Amino acid sequence: YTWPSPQLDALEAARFDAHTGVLLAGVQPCDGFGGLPNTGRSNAADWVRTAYHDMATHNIADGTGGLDGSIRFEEERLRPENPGDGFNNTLAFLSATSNRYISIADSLALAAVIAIETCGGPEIPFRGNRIDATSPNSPGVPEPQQDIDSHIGAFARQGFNKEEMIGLVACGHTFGGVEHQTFPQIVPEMHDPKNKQSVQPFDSTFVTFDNNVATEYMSDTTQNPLVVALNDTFNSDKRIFGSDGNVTMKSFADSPSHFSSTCASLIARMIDTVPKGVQLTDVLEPLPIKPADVELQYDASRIKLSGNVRLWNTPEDDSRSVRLLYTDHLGGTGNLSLVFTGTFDSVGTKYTSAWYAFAPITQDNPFARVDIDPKSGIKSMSFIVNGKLEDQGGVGFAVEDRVMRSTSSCRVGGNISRIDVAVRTDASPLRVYVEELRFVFPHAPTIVEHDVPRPSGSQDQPYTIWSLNLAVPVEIGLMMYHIGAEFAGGVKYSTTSRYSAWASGPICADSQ
Ligand code: HEM
Repeated sequence: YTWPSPQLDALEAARFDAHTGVLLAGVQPCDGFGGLPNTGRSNAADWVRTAYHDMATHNIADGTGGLDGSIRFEEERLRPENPGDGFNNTLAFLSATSNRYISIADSLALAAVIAIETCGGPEIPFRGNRIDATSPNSPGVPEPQQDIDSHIGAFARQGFNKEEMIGLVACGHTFGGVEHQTFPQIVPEMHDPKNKQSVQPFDSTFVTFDNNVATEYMSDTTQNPLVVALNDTFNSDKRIFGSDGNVTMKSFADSPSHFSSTCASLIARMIDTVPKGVQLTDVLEPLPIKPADVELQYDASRIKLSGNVRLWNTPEDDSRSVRLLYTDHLGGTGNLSLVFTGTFDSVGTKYTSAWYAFAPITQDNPFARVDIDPKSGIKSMSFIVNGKLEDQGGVGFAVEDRVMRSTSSCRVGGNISRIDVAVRTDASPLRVYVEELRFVFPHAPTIVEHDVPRPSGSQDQPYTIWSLNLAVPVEIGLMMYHIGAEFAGGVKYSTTSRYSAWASGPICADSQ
């Protein structure tokens, strides 16, 4: 795809620049769980299980249910088929990952992908644009005490045949285990200070993706509580794994790479099982050269540009030169040398990317911004890496400078904030508005628009300031917003940058 595309840019970043979000930190290390050591639990296992339970309501016949974040509704989450607190734990991460471009359902799919990829598993194709359900789905998650026919039936309803059922269960049950508190009938209390929540793991490497779930099962050394439970009623893995005469499990035990590639495609199908009518994006591929965090701010009659660029799958190299070239509205150009800021690993540690900032942070330039003359503005960027022009095949990287936040925005007094928007005078928008983000856990944020009144008076400057006073909710103390504008022909634009206004703190210099 061509940059900028706000939703794809955000999904691509969440997936390939996972170091910028909360998901990667949640599975580093892979036995991480709420910052507490020795629980026996892991976020990675919770996320993979939550993704399956959310998807497992799917009905292939009528297209209802699927991976749509419906597990966030208490009515669904508290059903007997969804026991345990792992879903709540997962939702805390999802709500911190979701934004106006990324649904809770996309965050859940991504959480499973990042957990598996970071903890030893294969690369999983990831698509975006899942839509969050607005109400709970019908029940349909399999439970361990059910018989094999009902499991085969449940997976068939979800769109998976018997072999695929065996595969999906084995791929999931390479992580985590069964917890005493949730299933006291299956797992006793262990009184083990290294396993405080008494979790009996499915295999000996329960925070790592590997085929031990199969090798230990085939060699009869398994401690999988759903295979060796004293009460055979609960041995669902035993019935499932054996349901084709162990053919599938043997193939997994014989070949780690077969297990890994089978899981990559089954997990991809699992997370792509969505309600009818949802149109997923193509599989996201990393952009080779990607601008990030690009932001324009209007500051005392100047435009300040900041941002970064990522060179995908590129190691650190002190001798590399990266330059930014930009064009303005009057046919002029500018260019500057970018500053190396670091490398980050992605997709486990399969890829490394090198990052460069548009401007160095110095005492004189603490926010690392580059000055742009408002008369000529900025239209498009390209990059020159070791002399080679990178401009998306000639189209460049377009920059929108018609509407931006002005740094004169400030708190007027009390909880009233003044939001100043700099609008390029010749752009003549039909409407300018503040897009207030409202967060209600555990849902994705919603947007409430507040029109910014058109200023009266002379408009002879390249930019005109439009202002709106808004009440910041005192209970939260903070309002987050984007700025939107509508132009002729129904064209809409929103800043990808998200801003904050506070209900307390310093107030506007001119209202003191
Ligand atoms: C017939 C199908 C299945 C049954 C009956 C089943 C049953 C169970 C049970 C009883 C637990 C223990 C939960 C707890 O103690 O909190 C569990 C955990 C888990 N399941 Fe399944 N499961 C099934 C399929 C799957 C599938 C298809 C996946 C994913 C692809 C999956 C992923 C997990 C994971 C990762 C855990 C560990 C959770 C943790 O340790 O926090 N399960 N499963």
